[in-house]
Amino acid sequence: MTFMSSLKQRWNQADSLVCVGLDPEPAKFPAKFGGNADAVFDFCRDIADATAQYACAFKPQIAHFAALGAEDALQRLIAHIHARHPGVPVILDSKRGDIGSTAQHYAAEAFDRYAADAVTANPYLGRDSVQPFLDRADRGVVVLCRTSNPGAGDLQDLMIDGRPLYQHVAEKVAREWNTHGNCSLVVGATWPAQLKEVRAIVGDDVPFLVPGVGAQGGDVEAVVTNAKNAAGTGLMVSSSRAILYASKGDDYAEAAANAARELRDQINRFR
Ligand SMILES: O=c1ccn([C@@H]2O[C@H](COP(=O)(O)O)[C@@H](O)[C@H]2O)c(=O)[nH]1
Repeated sequence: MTFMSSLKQRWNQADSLVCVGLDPEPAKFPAKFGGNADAVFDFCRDIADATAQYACAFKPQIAHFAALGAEDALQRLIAHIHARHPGVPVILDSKRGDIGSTAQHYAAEAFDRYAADAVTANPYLGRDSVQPFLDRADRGVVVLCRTSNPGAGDLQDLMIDGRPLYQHVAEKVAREWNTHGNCSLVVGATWPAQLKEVRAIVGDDVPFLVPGVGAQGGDVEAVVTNAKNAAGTGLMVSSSRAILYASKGDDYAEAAANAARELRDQINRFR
């Protein structure tokens, strides 16, 4: 099954637009993980198992693993999700982009080494830098468009031919790069007006990965009303810290499940 068909099936079967972010930070883990050499894997596995029923996707962020030398834990975590929660796609958030010959290795890293269903990609180097990802028609390519961070507008809002750069990215991805129908866009929850503009540009068939609710303070109602498609789907609303670290006690997994369920229900009120 392709990334897009898994995602659509998951939106409907789980009735959820929640993407659970997996960003391990051992200093925030519950005390019971102290002294556990495999804490990164064990913690993320527990969170994935507790939240899977409320998730349309999982999104591990690669730097959180690589900085700890825990690439092996990331590989095993994705394998665990595929085995225990088949049908829930995994988006590797690595924001890759480089000259084509190197980008091929980034595509192999995401799709062959880690077996991710989709990857985030940086469009700054142009189409040839993203082509090795686009060519994997069964996998998703989630292109940065209007990111959630405070400095997003420094470059993404620069006006070119009368329109901000992020609108050119949206247009190019939807009209030119999406030949296999495997493209999505990152548009931050912290920018509701831009979410609406980008949806108007790309239409209903390009899903958005929307980070920025929870710890970054994005407004769920504004996200959903501005960015949903005609079917009331089209979104992967991503939350990491607010789910992962909902409790530092022994009830961490239950608290994460409650946070994911509450986010799902909040989103569904506005669909
Ligand atoms: O524009 C972007 C693109 C990616 N991210 C990533 O999403 C999560 C957000 O974590 P929270 O704890 O829910 O704030 C994190 O992995 C970022 O690297 C983003 O925030 N904004």
